Amino acid sequence: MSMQNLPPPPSFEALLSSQDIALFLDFDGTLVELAETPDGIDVPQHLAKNLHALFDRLNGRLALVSGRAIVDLEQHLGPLTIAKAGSHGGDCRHADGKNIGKIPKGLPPELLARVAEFAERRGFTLEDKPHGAALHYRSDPSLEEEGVEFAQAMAEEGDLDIKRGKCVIELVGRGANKGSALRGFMECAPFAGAMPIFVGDDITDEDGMRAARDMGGFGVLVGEREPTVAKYGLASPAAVHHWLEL
Ligand SMILES: O=P(O)(O)OC[C@H]1O[C@H](O[C@H]2O[C@H](CO)[C@@H](O)[C@H](O)[C@H]2O)[C@H](O)[C@@H](O)[C@@H]1O
Repeated sequence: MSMQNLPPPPSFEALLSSQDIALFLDFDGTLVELAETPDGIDVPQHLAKNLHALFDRLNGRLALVSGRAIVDLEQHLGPLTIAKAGSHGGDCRHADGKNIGKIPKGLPPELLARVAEFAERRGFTLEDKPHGAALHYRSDPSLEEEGVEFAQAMAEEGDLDIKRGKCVIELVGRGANKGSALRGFMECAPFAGAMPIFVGDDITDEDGMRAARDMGGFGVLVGEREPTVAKYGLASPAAVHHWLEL
């Protein structure tokens, strides 16, 4: 179903007054507009302050769930005293910083060196992440096919997962996704018992939206993509900000 067919979510005020809500928010493409490069994003000045205010409004039932590493999120937002999952759900932390589950390892150095050599030789931009590596091709979308082929070979050899996103192919440790992150938080206070809502724009967010739906809540798709399991749609990060009064 395309975004045009998805109705907007009920007003946030109405949702809050009807039941306890647990809110899971993606970052790139959901809270901030996409940019040419990972560090080129324009983070609204009051976003961090407003997210912490939303955290208070939700009695702590707010988590950021991003493909970025937590250290990267904090470089853009400052210290985060809200719950957060980085590295596509591989690194989940409560608001006080305590980890849920194991902290994932990075890629083996020799494999990372081969990914870096491939990126340099073929014209990808390498993002060397604490728990993986991303091959960006926004500057040349024709690179997609050979990037996927290379990543598949590396994933097989290194027993890794591939995460796809907008103009990016990532290699990460096996097992985690945004759905497992949501489920992990929902087992713990203060999230347990609330209705989960996952808001995101990209293919990796579908795991989070599916988990929210399967636990009695729903997903909100930002922008357009299909297929989607989202129940509602919002046109852009600006519309997300408006909906959440950020
Ligand atoms: O799960 P998210 O919070 O949406 O993070 C997904 C990836 O976001 C970043 O890449 C994307 O955004 C960049 C900045 O707008 C853009 O240049 C790139 O093309 C997008 O793929 C980030 O760099 C990745 O590490 C995240 O996994």
